[in-house]
Amino acid sequence: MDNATTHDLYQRFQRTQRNTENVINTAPLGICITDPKGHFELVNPSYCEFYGYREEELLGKHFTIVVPQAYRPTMSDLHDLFIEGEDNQELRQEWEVRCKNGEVRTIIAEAARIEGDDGQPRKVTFIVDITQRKQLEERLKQANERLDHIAHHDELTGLLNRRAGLQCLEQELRRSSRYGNPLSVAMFDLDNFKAINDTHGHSVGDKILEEVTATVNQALRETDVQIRLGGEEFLVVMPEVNAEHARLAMERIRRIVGQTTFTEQALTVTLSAGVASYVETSTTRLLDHADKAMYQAKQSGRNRVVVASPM
Ligand SMILES: Nc1nc2c(ncn2[C@@H]2O[C@H](COP(=O)(O)OP(=O)(O)OP(=O)(O)O)[C@@H](O)[C@H]2O)c(=O)[nH]1
Repeated sequence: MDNATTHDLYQRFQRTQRNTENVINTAPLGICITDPKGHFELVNPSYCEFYGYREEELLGKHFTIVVPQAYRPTMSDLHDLFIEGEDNQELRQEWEVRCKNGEVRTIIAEAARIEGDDGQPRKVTFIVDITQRKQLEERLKQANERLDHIAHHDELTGLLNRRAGLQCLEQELRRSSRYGNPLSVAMFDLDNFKAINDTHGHSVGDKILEEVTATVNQALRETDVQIRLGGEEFLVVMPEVNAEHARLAMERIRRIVGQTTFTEQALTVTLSAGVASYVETSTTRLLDHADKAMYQAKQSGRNRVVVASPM
């Protein structure tokens, strides 16, 4: 090879090397190369900027400097496995990382194994910051959960609303019918509630509804579900409970509510309830029976529990 050709080749090699360096230095994604032991051999400006370190603060350091403490042993093991493994590509994955200022951010990382000029493997990792996207996703998830909650719950009492409550009852009915288990419902309504509103105002009425339902919830079993059917009318679904036990439960609740004082004015309130137990898989019929029994409770003087006659 004459001198001119060698010079030409050398220039071409230098140009290629400059191009490669330029690409790495201007890449909008973070790039790092780690040696077989996990020490940084190269970090590009995007990588340094993202983590808030200067290049010289990273070179030679173990890569776990940017990994939250809790994940360091795992990440270190994964690095070793990749270096020693067969696969040349590491799957794209999401990770939490730690910047110099302690901020934890989320990245997507993808890696490849390359051979260094000493013949030893190296890991080259490409990272993209997805912190903002993650935060947006989290906010969207929370907003959806809030919307979902609003759609299924009554705002004042926090109980299941009519639609969600009846869906729940239907499910429980199907379960009872499949396994042949008993199921009871109790419909209850506060007595002379209009008078409370008229005397003390609607907002005191609201407060009573809130406090009464909280009292009822406390007195119920964990498996029972209290539903606001509308206004001052409520339903309690009692899975696996027969009519007699439902009556006893409702009697207990009626007594507790009657003996409790509500709001700052220490007001008292009573309730009338109708209990019905499941015989066939029709929510409408079950509710109809509970409603009739509740009406009887009102008719026979209020502040009492009436069990519907068997369907
Ligand atoms: N404060 C308040 N009042 C409500 C709410 N929903 C319904 N009400 C009131 O509850 C009262 C129900 O009145 P009525 O249906 O006449 O029944 P009642 O006065 O409780 O009489 P009985 O049920 O026959 O014992 C009405 O005054 C409604 O305005 C609510 O969300 N907040």
